[in-house]
Amino acid sequence: MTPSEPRVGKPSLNPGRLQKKMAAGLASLYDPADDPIPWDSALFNGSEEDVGKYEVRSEWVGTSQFFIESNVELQENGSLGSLINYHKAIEHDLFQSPYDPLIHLDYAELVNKSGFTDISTAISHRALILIEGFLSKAPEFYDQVRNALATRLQCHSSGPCSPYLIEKEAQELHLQAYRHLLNGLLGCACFWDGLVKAKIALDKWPEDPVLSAIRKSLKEGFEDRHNGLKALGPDQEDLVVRTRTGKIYQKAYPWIPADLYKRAPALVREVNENFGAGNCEVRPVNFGSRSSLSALPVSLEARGKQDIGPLGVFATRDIKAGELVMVDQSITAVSSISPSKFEHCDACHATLKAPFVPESQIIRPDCCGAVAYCSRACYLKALKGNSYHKVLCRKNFEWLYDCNGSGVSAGAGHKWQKVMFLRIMAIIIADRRQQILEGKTPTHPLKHHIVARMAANYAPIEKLHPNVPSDWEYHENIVAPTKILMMLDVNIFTDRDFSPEVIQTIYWRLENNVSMSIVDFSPSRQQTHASRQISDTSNENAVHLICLSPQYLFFNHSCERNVSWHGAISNPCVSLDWITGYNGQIMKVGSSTVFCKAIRDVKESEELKISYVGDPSGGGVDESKEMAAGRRKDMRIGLEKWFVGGCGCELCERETREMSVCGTNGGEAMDLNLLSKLGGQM
Ligand SMILES: C[S@@+](CC[C@H](N)C(=O)[O-])C[C@H]1O[C@@H](n2cnc3c(N)ncnc32)[C@H](O)[C@@H]1O
Repeated sequence: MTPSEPRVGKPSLNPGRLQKKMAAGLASLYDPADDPIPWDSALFNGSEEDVGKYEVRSEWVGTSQFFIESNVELQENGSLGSLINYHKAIEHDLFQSPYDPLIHLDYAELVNKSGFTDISTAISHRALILIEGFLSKAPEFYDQVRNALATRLQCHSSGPCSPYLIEKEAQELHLQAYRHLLNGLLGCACFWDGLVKAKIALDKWPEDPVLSAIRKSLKEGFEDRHNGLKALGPDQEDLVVRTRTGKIYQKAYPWIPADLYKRAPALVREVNENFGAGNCEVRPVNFGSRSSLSALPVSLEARGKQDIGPLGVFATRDIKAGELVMVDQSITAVSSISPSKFEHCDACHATLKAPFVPESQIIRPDCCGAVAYCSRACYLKALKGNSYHKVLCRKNFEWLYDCNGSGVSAGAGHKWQKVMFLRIMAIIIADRRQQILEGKTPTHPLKHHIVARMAANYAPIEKLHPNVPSDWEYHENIVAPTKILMMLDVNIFTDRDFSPEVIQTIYWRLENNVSMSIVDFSPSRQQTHASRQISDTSNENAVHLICLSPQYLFFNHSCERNVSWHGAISNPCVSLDWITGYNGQIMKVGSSTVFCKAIRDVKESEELKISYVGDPSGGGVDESKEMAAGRRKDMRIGLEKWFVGGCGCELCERETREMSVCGTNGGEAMDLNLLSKLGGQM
């Protein structure tokens, strides 16, 4: 914890209002019978009276690392029931009056108090959009916000005093919104972004003591982290990035219907239709020690409509070494290069440079001519019927590429998320529009087949402090997706299908499932080995692709992998067998297709596993033992992003045993929790 913890854990911006409402009991405000929002979360599947029967409801302790203890205390004091009730009441109020910024701010305050500071920041951001829209007389918000405020203040717009009263209320809410926003950023350990926003707020309200107090905490948090990271000695670029990045825990939001988080057997059956090269399929998996790494002896049917749990890929027959296991064309691939540069196909990301694609094959859509496709198949993927290009057409998203690709050493860093989010949203919105045209109910974004198949990397529910907090930034996680949705004509204030909780859940799923590839067409490129490409991120001609591949995403990791893979067709020097599909068709150079092959004989029912980190031994050609050991250590640290304590392979288990022996001897143990330290404590 940082020294600022107590101030972060117990901030109360307007304690009077919140506490009075909670103390008053909400039954008077809220009648569940006319609740338009179903409250059937299986995470909260009891009645309010059930609260308190459990020692700690860990799903309710929040996503912020700073609120856990105070929320445990709150539960021990028996306040969780009224907090949950109040949550329901505000959701109801938001449904009734979506343009009243006060209700958004009440909601932000409540979720902040519950420790879900990522969501409270997002709600405050939305409140700011409404308030600043009203104050600047933006046509899309002015009337809506004025009417909402006039109704609540019971002063009718025709009355003589009303414009003054309404303006005054908006001014007051403006200050409150900034306080909530800063408090949220503080809870997300997003000190840099918080300080930037604090400066803007203090320029407007220089005398405000609450803003000054929060800024002080932000500054202390920032300095603590900076000094702590500096002492660990990362390089300068990493230091800047890591100092600026916020950290929160990935958690399911307990007020979201549990069904939206479930992957049911029916989904697995759908995924398995035409899966891979016909020699493998997706099945439930049991993670654990080496001996227990096998498919669960549970049929899909036996699981009924329950969540199927973690999945993996299994051989459906004996597979020979060298046999193709999968050629997976991505749903979408994004890079730091805007498609408007016409360097790559906007659908598959294949290079459009000569001589790889003849000029005559390149298609630009008539509607805007703003992007290009490498083939008719890709063109149809984007434009056929109501497909996604129509949602994006003539909208300028160049701002997404500003400062893209800068970041940590893992290639494109995490700046890809907003670009990927844009494409995924365009696909979902296009499908929803089509469903509406056909008179159907539009599918919830979390149930859309692209998003529903992915699982986020949530820690077990009973774990109050998950091992590794995740990167989180105000611009990436809040500002950009909000702006994207608004530009795609989603009404984020009335459409709860696009709530901040839904957006963040999609971000977590993407983060856990995308793969990274590097494409480099510079003439000097002679490498042909996949693991070398992964590790070589230094070439400035290299393009870092982030791909979402619908089948490949089900592979689990093992340092004793039996399948090798390579991502995009990485450079012009690869041999033909790298780019040949199932029926002998040749994939386009630079396209985001992922190829997987067995690297040894595999028995029927054995799990097929890949390496997430290149050559898992850490060794490379011409590398000394020390260098290899160093690289192996980095890999174990890198793997902590997905799981902690090793993958279950013999090598990981041996290292873990040696580590505990070294630890007790006082020798130099491999510090496998380094990543948690970098993220969690700083
Ligand atoms: C790309 S997904 C793989 C598919 C995933 N298991 C699923 O159910 O959809 C990556 C996630 O799988 C899990 N995973 C992969 N390999 C693992 C291993 N060896 N041990 C434990 N968890 C693993 C981690 O939760 C990781 O975040």
